[in-house]
Amino acid sequence: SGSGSVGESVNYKITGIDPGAGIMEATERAIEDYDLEDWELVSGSGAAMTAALKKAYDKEEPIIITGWNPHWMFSKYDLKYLEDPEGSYGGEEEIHTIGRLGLKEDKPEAYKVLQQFHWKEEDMGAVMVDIQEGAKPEDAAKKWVEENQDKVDEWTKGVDKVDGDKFKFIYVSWDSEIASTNVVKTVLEDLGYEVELSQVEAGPMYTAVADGSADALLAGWLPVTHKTYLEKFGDKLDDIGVSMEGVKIGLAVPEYMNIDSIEDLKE
Ligand SMILES: C[SH](C)CC(=O)O
Repeated sequence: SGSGSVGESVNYKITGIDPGAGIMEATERAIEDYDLEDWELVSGSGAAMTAALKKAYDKEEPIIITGWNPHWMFSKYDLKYLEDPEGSYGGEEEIHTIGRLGLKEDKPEAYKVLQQFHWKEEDMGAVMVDIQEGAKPEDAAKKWVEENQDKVDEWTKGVDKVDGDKFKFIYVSWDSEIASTNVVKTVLEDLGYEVELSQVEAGPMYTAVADGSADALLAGWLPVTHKTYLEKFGDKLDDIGVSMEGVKIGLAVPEYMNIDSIEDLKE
């Protein structure tokens, strides 16, 4: 590694998120695929990663993060994905809604909402930005639902109200899933459900839907990001449908860094 290399500038560290996240497995794969033997992937959390990003960005210091869209950081900071010629991060991903077996029979109204739940990056982005600017997740969700009743009506078309039936979502504190889970919670509450949110790590999230202790998760990043979880639990899960297309994961850096590809980390 040459003097003043990008590796030296970041102490050969990639700043990641929670260890169970699929993007972390993909980054370990990238470290292998690109022979980044000196490099270390630092795990933490989504919040810790964005705090480290702000600290570096405000001082125009180098930083390499595990990034994904939709995420508010791409509108707050001038970031770019590093090209991934080896395809360690896969290509275009979709976010799937995944329910426990039996959910369709037990809670048909909620199930139909989950089947019809579908929105775009800019919809989720609006909620994420409000939260990032200080709104409580449930308040940002309520505001979005009020301002987008036409979209919500698509999700609840043909769905009867219920009277206090319980529903349990389980999720990981990824900014994208904090947004989606609070929005659909609001919609189910407006239909009469009593909705509980349980925040856990990625492994326990899939385990809970597979063992039936949670009703659904809205965080199924596929086909690559959560491939391992679907291989492990697939036959115990009901893939209810896709809530968003055109999402992606990868390594991201501030525009002010003059590298363009993961291959440039080798220098
Ligand atoms: C929302 S993050 C890309 C999901 C993950 O990496 O498992």
